[in-house]
Amino acid sequence: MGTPVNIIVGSHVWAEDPALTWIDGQVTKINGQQAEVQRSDGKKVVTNLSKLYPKDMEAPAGGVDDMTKLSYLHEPGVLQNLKSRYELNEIYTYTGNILIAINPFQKLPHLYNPHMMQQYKGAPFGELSPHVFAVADVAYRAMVNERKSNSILVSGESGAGKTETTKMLMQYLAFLGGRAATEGRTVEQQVLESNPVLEAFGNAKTVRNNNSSRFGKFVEIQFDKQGRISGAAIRTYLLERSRVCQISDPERNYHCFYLLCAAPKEEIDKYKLENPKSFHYLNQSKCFELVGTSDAQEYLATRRAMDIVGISKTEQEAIFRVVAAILHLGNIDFGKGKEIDSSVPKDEKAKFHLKMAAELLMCDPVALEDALCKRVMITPEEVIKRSLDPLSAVISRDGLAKTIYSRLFDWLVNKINNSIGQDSNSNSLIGVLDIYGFECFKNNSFEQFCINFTNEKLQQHFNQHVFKMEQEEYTKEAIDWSYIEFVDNQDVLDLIEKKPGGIINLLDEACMFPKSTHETFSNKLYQTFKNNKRFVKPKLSRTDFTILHYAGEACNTELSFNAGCSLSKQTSNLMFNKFQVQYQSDQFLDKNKDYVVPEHQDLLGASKCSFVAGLFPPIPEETSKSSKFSSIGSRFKLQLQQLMETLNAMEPHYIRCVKPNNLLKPSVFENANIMQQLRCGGVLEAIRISCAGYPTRRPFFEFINRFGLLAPNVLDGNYDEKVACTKILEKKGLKGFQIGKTKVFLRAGQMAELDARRTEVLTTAAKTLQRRIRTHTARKLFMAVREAAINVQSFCRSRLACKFYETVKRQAAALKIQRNARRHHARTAYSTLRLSILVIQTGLRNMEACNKFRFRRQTKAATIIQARWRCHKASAFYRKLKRGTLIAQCKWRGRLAKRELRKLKMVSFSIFIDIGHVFIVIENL
Ligand SMILES: Nc1ncnc2c1ncn2[C@@H]1O[C@H](COP(=O)(O)OP(=O)(O)OP(=O)(O)O)[C@@H](O)[C@H]1O
Repeated sequence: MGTPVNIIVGSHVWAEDPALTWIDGQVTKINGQQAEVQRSDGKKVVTNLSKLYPKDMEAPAGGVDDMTKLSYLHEPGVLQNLKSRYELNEIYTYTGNILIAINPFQKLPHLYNPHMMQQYKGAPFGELSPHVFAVADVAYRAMVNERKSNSILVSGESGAGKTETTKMLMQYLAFLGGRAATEGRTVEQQVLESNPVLEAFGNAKTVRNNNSSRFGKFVEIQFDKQGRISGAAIRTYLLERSRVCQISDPERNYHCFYLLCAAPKEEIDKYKLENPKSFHYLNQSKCFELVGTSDAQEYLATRRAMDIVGISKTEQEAIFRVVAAILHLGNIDFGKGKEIDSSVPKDEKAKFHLKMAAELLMCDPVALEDALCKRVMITPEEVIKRSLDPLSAVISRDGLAKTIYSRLFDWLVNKINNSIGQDSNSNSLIGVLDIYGFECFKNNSFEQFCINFTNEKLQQHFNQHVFKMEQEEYTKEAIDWSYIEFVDNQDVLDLIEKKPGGIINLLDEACMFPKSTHETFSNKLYQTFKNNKRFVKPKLSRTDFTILHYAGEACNTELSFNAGCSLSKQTSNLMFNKFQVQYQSDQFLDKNKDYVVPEHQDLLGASKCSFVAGLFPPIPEETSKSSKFSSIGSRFKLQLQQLMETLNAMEPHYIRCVKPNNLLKPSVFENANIMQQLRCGGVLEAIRISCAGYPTRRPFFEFINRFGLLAPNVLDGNYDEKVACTKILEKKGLKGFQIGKTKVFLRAGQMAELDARRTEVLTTAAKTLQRRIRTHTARKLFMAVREAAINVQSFCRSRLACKFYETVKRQAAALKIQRNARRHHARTAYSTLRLSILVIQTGLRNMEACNKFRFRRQTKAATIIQARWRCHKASAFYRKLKRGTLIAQCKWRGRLAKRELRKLKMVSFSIFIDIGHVFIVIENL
């Protein structure tokens, strides 16, 4: 938290660098107050210790989403954090309740799709990544829950992304508070579609932004009791009138001129238009087209948006007719007339454009020429017509063009407001302010003066909210708190707007004096403010003046807070750089005069076109007669006062848009440029205050109402509210809070902690309730279902029993039938079988008997045969035996004989053997 830290040899530090603003390095040597630092780019530098800042080596690589979480809260830490996040396309970062939005200069559709909107809807602030939707959601919830109007103030320099951010805010609010479409278009649709219409007529390409809003805008969205959008009002501030007639290269005039020149052919023919290059109001710059945008398509889109916001076709036709007339008006050149110091349209071309302008404005061309080239002077004696020289005629022509355009723009705003409609019953509003940031160019005129005045006002509002209100509140509540010194810009505001004696007042006085010139006005300023610390007369100029705007002086006091946070003098010094703007006063008087030349008023008031005549309504008698001088400056001052009153009655939320580079390119992070924007936007100071103070406070009653449920027993006793609050906080173990006279003051994060616990208790209670109710309902349902089930079951069972009985009865009957049938069948079969068996038996027995009979006969025959055979065999055997015996006897006798014979030689023996053989053969036979 920016506490003075001992830097020793080896410490990692941030050192100043002219190009990079800050560069990291390591201390290598310390000699008294001088430290030698080895920078990360390889260079070695010697610097004063007081110019070094400690580097948090443990900081997350991707940065932290809330700067108040940084361990070391100082410029380089903040810058590094933003840079690390930007490199990861994390363009949003919180600093307490303030949202810093760095322009990505590239489309990041994933950040804004409907899914994202759904995620942020109702999500507690800080739970999700920082986002513009989160801020809108907080504002919306606060409005719905507390019935208090809220405002979202979007600021930043030109091109920082204010308008885009505002559009996202409006889209998200339309998402939250949208209603079903009736009659074709809804209020939120009309609110959203008012943007392209206003952008076409109020935006232009400048060197700093291709789509720069040249007016301030405060959109007040009204909600009904249900939180639905019920109406809206758009207030615009200070349209840059001079752009209509004067542009510098490479800027463009208002988009609508180029859109009309790219319209379909029939319209171009109708309005006798040509290429933008042929119109004086457009060709002062060589830039006619916007890269990546088609004017023809934009023209059609604008016409569509006009339809949606409720501008009729006839009105649209009249609007573009007037735009075309302005272009023709710009081409009327003047030459010298016949009389001295008189002027006439220079040539045929000029006459053609004069005729066209008159035709389109539906007025008399001669009257138009007169209104441009002559002035009527009313003297007590007579009415004199004075001619204007060519130069004055050109000024008159440009004056007319500017007046017509600014009236047209005011008409559009009014029309949109009327068409969207106002909800007079609505007490809940969300205001979104998109207004130009501080401007400082090479040449700064009345417009820059007014713009910077607005920013001073807004800065004061911011200061009041963040600083003054803190202190006042702490004092009022007798909180133990040391005073913070902060840069109050009341002195700059006094210099500009104080009455009498402020610059605006002196300018009005100068405008009222016919003989005043910018020199006399400047001299008056020098005299009046010679001792003013905020006013400087530049040495080399006799008419310029310089104002030291907010952040022009450093806060030189040691700042310390009892809440445990202290800032060193060096830190606070660094927070405020000089922001001085040198103004050229030469056109201040002309630009401040809020008056329409009567000739112009009469001419266009008498137009045959009701639309044009409506832009120039007759001036009420009293006003024209009254000598009360009206100036742009005072009117703007009044408008700002009203805006501040509105804002003061609302709960503010801040979005600081930052432009990362002047090249309008993605991924380029210019350190010095960004640091300057953070300083001027008071972001660093707000971080300091937010961390040090008590960002959350609640009246006792409200606190008890909200958190009483965290300690219900505390409320049972007879404590007064203050004691009850203390007891609740002590019971929850919170430290560092303070109890004021009527309010509880909580440190950053404590409210979230209490809310988390409250949510816990409520969730538990809700769960118990839900459980009980669910049990009761479920039981009731169960009983009913059970009874019904029993009834159904008994019915079913009786039906089943009946059916079963029926079946059983049928089965029994079937069985009986089957039995009888089977018996019958069996009986019949048995009888048949028995009969058959008897037959078969009889047959068989018969057969057997027959067989037996036959067998006996066969046996007898066989016996006879056998007997005969055996007789035969025995007789054969007997015969054989008898013969064998005879043979054996013969053989024996032969052998004997043989032996006898052998002795008688061999012949008789062989005869004997042969005889034996013959016997054997015979025997075998
Ligand atoms: N969130 C974003 N996402 C993508 N592009 C963006 C975003 N914000 C801004 N831009 C780009 O930056 C350009 C300038 O933004 P924008 O017109 O909102 O700036 P501004 O602060 O309103 O400027 P001025 O004060 O001049 O009107 C836009 O045209 C768009 O291209």
